[in-house]
Amino acid sequence: MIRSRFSGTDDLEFIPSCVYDLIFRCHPPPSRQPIPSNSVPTLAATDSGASAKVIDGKLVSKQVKDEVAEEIATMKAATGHVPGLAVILVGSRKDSQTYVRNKKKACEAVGIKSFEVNLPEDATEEEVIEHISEFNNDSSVHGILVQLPLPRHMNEETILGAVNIEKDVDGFHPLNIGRLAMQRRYPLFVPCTPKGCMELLHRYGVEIKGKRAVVIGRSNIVGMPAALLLQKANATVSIVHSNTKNPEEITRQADIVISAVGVANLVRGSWIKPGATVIDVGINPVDDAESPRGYRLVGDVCYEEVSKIASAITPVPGGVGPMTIAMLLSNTLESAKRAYNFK
Ligand SMILES: Nc1nc(=O)c2c([nH]1)NC[C@@H]1CN(c3ccc(C(=O)N[C@@H](CCC(=O)O)C(=O)O)cc3)C=[N+]21
Repeated sequence: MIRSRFSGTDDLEFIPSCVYDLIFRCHPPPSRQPIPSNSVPTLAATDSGASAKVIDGKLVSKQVKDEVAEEIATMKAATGHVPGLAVILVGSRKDSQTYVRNKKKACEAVGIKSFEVNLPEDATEEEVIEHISEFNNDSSVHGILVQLPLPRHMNEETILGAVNIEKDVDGFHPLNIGRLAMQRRYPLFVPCTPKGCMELLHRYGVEIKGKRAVVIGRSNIVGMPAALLLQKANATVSIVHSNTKNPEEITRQADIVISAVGVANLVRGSWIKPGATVIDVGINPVDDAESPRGYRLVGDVCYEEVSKIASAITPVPGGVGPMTIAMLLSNTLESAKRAYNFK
């Protein structure tokens, strides 16, 4: 049933995605099939007394990647084309290089052709935009990703705004972000990390409609779009940020918490309502002499405490991180499907 456009509610679930596509040329809402229960591992109580179910991003990302690979094979057989993703990296940050390498590997694994441009730290904005324009005009490229953060001397908005919105698989173009914020509209692409969070909630059958959600952090790439997506899915959403007076008290009211601030162990057990679902986007390196890299990654959430109180929680690593890459592949496939009019 299609709701009246004047009903005042914005319930994407009531509008079939194909109808949305027709009316708004938009990306369909994330798939909603729950994970078959036999493939969702439940965490047995451990010595530490943990009781929350682990939301396994690695497992779900593998499922998404398998689905993407299968669709790409079908598309290739039918059209002779495969999706292409171009990544532009400026500078030589170690973490950025690792992310870009991982994206390339993930592309290869599912059958996406990858293109890569590496520019020196002192490259100019014009040079970056020149490469973007080339990819904008290249019909074998369906997605363009400019790795963030950019060097300080560059204007992020100018550069992200140069990407053709039809190839904006990161969902960072101001027009895509604007559409995300509008009632009864949907962007061409939803940013990968918040989309990955929603996909985890959907596939684990976490009810969102009518629930209270708190997003910790208000960045353009995670916090803000995550809050908009939760609101679109009919949650009542609060955003907690660095100027919030009583973050703990507000967060404790939430049925769903998404934390994306980049502060290790910020969210303590006392912040969480018993039974809440907790999605931890933080990826914070902490020194660890015993780890081969000299550091290990921890989230924003104090896992040891919160896993005793929440009903479900994402681990770090192995939670949202792998989902970000899976959603990038999925967005790139969607873009190629649109380009070749392949349903
Ligand atoms: N234009 C742009 N788009 C992005 O999507 C983008 C970006 N810039 N800049 C940096 C952030 C960060 N990001 C991650 C992707 C995967 C993992 C990931 O797979 N993490 C693994 C761990 C990886 C490890 O062990 O080092 C995990 O959490 O299990 C993490 C972080 C994408 N980002």
